[in-house]
Amino acid sequence: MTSQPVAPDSSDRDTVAGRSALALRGLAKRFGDKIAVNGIDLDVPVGSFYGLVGPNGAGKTTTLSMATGLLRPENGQAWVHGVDVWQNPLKAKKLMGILPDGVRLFDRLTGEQLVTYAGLLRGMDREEVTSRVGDLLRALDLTNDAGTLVVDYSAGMTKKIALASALIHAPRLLVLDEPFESVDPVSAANIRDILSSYVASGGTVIVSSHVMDLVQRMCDHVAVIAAGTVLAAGTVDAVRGEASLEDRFVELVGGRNTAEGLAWLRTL
Ligand SMILES: Nc1ncnc2c1ncn2[C@@H]1O[C@H](COP(=O)(O)OP(=O)(O)OP(=O)(O)O)[C@@H](O)[C@H]1O
Repeated sequence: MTSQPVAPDSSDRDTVAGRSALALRGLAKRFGDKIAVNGIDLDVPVGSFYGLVGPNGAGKTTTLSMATGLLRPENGQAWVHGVDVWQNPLKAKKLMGILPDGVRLFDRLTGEQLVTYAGLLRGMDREEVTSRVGDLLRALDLTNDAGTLVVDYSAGMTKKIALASALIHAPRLLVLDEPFESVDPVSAANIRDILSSYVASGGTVIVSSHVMDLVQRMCDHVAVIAAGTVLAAGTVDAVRGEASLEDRFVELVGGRNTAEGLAWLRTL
């Protein structure tokens, strides 16, 4: 590991971590010789719509997995609303709804059964679960497919049913890894509306995405991650300055390649 994460002192924990929906300090992870996440600090304010952007392999999924209790960090700490995710996982997980990347669902259940199961697992009573499942399936345009096995869902439908499962217990923090991937434009607009009103009513959303335009329009905060470190973080306006978020991203991350080496690909 090239940099040692700084352990947060108690005053930090009591102030920043307590005020943030998600606070990360010195989060780090290696896979063999590969440093995937290299000591990340991040503060996601309560009530923010926070975008996490970065090139392929930047460490976004690894960071979010460690932040949400899915992957044990090698170093560092994560707090959700002041609750230490790794010291107090049950309490922290109650506060979160998670849409992991490449999620493995119980896909031999129907969509309706899957979301119902998610609610019951969260300890909700069946009547409330049933009513919320109906609302969620309607909002995500899945009512007609409620009785279809999830294994027979398209990629976009699978994404939406996983999102419904993450929302059923009305978490305070939603962590969504690539929520719009494979989702059609109408469903994406519906999801954006759901997320925006969730944020307007006090919830916090963190989304990772490769679509800069979407992040610029939808999010109020953004962090740019590359090679396992945070290159810039803050309000979208502060990070992008006068430029578009996409231009700023390319400027920060670099790495634009010309197609000069691909002369053989030219057909004219
Ligand atoms: N289970 C694993 N075993 C080995 N290496 C891994 C593992 N998971 C991630 N990595 C490596 O860690 C680095 C960060 O991966 P990660 O999936 O976090 O990136 P990402 O920013 O989410 O990428 P993308 O935008 O392509 O989804 C990559 O170099 C990846 O190859």
